[in-house]
Amino acid sequence: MQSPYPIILNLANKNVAVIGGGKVAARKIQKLIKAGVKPTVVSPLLSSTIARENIDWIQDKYQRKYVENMDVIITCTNNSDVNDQIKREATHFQLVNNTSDKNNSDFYNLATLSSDDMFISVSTMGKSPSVAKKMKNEIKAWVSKKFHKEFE
Ligand SMILES: C[C@@]1(CC(=O)O)c2cc3[nH]c(cc4nc(cc5[nH]c(cc(n2)[C@H]1CCC(=O)O)[C@@](C)(CC(=O)O)[C@@H]5CCC(=O)O)C(CC(=O)O)=C4CCC(=O)O)c(CCC(=O)O)c3CC(=O)O
Ligand SMILES: NC(=O)C1=CN([C@@H]2O[C@H](COP(=O)(O)OP(=O)(O)OC[C@H]3O[C@@H](n4cnc5c(N)ncnc54)[C@H](O)[C@@H]3O)[C@@H](O)[C@H]2O)C=CC1
Repeated sequence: MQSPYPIILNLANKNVAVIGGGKVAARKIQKLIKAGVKPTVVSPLLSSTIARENIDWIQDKYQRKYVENMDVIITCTNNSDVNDQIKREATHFQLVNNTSDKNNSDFYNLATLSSDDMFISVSTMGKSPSVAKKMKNEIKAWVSKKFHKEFE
């Protein structure tokens, strides 16, 4: 069976684009900001939960020209045809996370617990994000108690 290659990515000096500005985008953007990234967000609308000062907002629908110099692209529109188009138009050198199609992504996001000296993550290989979240919370309770750890 093919298994994924596990890594921790340092994105601080990379160009990252998020396409779409809704609920899912807000969650991805929050994690990117914590990772030291100022993402470029391409979306006609932006959720009020997204801090404008921490992003570069291109208030428009996706067009290939907006993402040409991006290293990483996260597609979060509510139109799966557009998400597929973004993936299709990406070059071989761009890593794309298509959040609406687990079979058409270069990488997935993980359920995570982080502190200044520990990083724990759970993945269900794209199969069940809600199980990943639940498991993360159970691990959190156990590790917090056993190792007296505080997680964000
Ligand atoms: C494949 C993957 C791709 C990717 O995003 O990279 C993916 C895909 C999809 N998620 C869906 C649903 C939801 N996902 C969440 C939440 C999280 N999703 C995350 C990861 C991943 N989600 C990747 C694989 C993870 C793995 O391998 O286990 C987490 C872990 C990490 C993060 O996003 O930061 C984060 C929990 C963070 C935390 O709190 O710990 C919630 C909300 C909730 O549970 O609170 C809902 C319910 C929404 C609702 O119903 O309201 C749907 C169905 C869409 C639909 O049909 O509507 C798809 C599409 C599909 O399955 O194809
Ligand atoms: N991976 C994950 O964790 C999850 C993924 N999903 C997937 O993510 C998609 C988005 O979900 P939500 O954020 O809840 O939707 P939403 O409706 O809150 O937001 C959609 C956003 O996409 C923007 N948009 C629409 N067309 C666009 C275009 N052509 N170019 C740029 N931006 C465009 C809209 O302006 C809006 O900001 C869902 O369709 C679903 O497939 C849903 C739940 C969880």
